[in-house]
Parts: sequence; C-alpha cells; structure tokens
Amino acid sequence: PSDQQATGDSWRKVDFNKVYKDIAGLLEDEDYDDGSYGPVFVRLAWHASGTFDTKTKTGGSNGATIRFHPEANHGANAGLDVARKRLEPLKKKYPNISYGDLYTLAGVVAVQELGGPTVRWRPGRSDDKSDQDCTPDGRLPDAAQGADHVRDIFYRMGFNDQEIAALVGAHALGRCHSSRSGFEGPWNASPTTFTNYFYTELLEDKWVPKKWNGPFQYVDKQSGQFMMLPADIAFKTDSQFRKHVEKYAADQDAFFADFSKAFAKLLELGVKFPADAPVYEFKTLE
Ligand code: HEM
Ligand SMILES: Cc1cnc2ccccc2c1N
Repeated sequence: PSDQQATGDSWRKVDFNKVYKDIAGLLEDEDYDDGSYGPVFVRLAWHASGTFDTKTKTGGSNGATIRFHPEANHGANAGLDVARKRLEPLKKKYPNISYGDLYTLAGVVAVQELGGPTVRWRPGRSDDKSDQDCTPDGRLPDAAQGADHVRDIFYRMGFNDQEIAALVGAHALGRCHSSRSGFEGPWNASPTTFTNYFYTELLEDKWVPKKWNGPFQYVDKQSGQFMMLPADIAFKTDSQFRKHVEKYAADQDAFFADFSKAFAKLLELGVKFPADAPVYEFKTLE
C-alpha cells in the first residue's frame, strides 16, 4: 500500500466527483469474471465495513484495516486483494484520499453504475489505524450457517431484520469462487446488473442440494444455472426474513430505496465524520 497516510482533513483536498469517474472507469473489464469489477468492489466495501461491533465500538471502514494482515487473510476476505490491487493506482493519483474513503466509495460507484440506486456517501475516514487495530476473525458471516447466525452477525452491527433482508439483495451481483470462499457459481442471467433478482429467484426457483464434492450449497433444479448459499436459503425459510423478501421480490423500487439506506449506513458504521463533511449523492454516469 502507498506510504501516503491520508489523515485528519486531507479529504478536503480531494475532488470526489473526479474520483467517482475514475472508479467508474475501472469497472469494465471483459477479462475479469463476468465482465466487471463492480461485484467484487461491492464485496470489498461491505467487508471493510461489516466488522463493526456496537458494544466495543471496534471495526468498521475507518482506517481500512482490511488491507492489513491478519484481517486481509481472514477466510471471509479471500479474493478481495484483487479489488484492492485494482484500486491502488487511484490511491497514488489521489494521495489525499484515505483507503477507507476509497474502498467505500468504490462500493457506491459499483452499485450506481451497475444500475442500482443512488447511495449517499460522506468522506472523512482516515488512515491513522494500523494492523494493531485489525478486528478478530469471525466478525463477518459464515455462509454455511442459517438465520440465527446471520442475525447474530448483523444485530451486532446494529441492523434489524428489514435492513439485513435489504442488504443481502446485493447477491444479485457477482458470483462465488471455489478458490476464494469454496462455494461455486452462479452463471445467472445478469451478475453485473443490480436488480431484485436475488429475491425473485430465491422465491420462484426450486433449490436442491448441489451434487459435488465442494461445500454444501444449492443449485436451481430447473436450469442448474443458479446457486444459493445455505445462508441465502435462510432468507426464504425464516418467516421474518421471508416477509421482507416477498416485498422486495414484488417491488424493485422498494428494494432500491431500502438497500440504498442500509448500504449507506453499513459503510458509515463506527466512523466519526467531521461536522462539515459533505453528503454526496453522485450522478450515475451510465
Ligand atoms: C447475509 C450474509 C452474507 C453471507 C453469508 C455472504 C457470503 C458470501 C459468499 C460466501 C460469497 C462468495 C465469495 C467468493 O467466493 O468470491 C459472497 C459474494 C458476494 N457478496 Fe455476500 N454474503 C452476505 C452478505 C452480503 C452483503 C450484505 C453484501 C453487500 C451489501 C454482499 C455482497 C456480495 C457480493 C457483491 C458478492 C459477489 C462478489 C464477487 O462476485 O466477487 N454479501 N457473499
Ligand atoms: C443468485 C446468487 C445467489 N447467491 C449468491 C451469493 C453470493 C454471490 C452471488 C450470489 C448470486 N449471484
């Protein structure tokens, strides 16, 4: 990582509209996955932020400790070095941006440029944390588990069932990589377009255990083209989560509005922003 330590007020020297455009320019790459870095940028922003613990006030995107060992090497963060490497040239071009601001902004740009809702975003995270501030393993969810575990993880961050159900809709994007999480797939219709398909596929398709020697996961019986994690299926089998899933499957606008709020909240967990930090609502370029 660059030795530039962006701390305190250095964000005031950054033109974030230019940074937005430059991140958008990094998204498309036909040689990467399904043609876009968008999904892995969303996952980086979420994993950099989702370590927050409301009780101890530790974790969260401030300081971007996800770039340091041991956090970078936690199982859940496998493959995110690919996203950090893709973004590193922008840290050199904008030395006054903090890694925390860069990683969270990249998630916002990805959601918006892949067709999702506008997500409000503030600068002001600083780089003044070190590997001593890394959070312990286990702060992020385990895909092999079910609804109770998912609630433990997200209640710890300060989310309720409705917000958790809205956040998981990001699983319309991207794919699982057996070399990263061990899970594999999907080859679904539109992994680089932000839609409510996670909810519609979850409810409409018949999900059966995948016959393979990898970790237990589901595949859709009809085409075999889609996958779901055990933790994904929990959003169908748990009646409280299912209530919200049905709402979002029926109404993409409702999903977009709730996702926008919950994602913005996720990216700001634990961060003390300067009182005059501007709230950006970037114009989507696409
Ligand atoms: C509900 C708990 C969650 C679990 C158990 C979970 C688990 C996983 C797993 C195992 C993968 C595959 C990683 C890989 O092999 O590359 C994945 C991918 C992904 N997750 Fe989640 N996730 C959860 C919630 C979220 C949330 C809240 C977001 C964002 C708001 C998110 C966004 C993504 C994205 C965009 C991908 C695709 C990444 C890529 O294509 O490289 N997930 N998730
Ligand atoms: C359709 C679907 C379901 N679950 C997922 C979990 C992680 C990543 C992508 C997923 C995905 N596209």
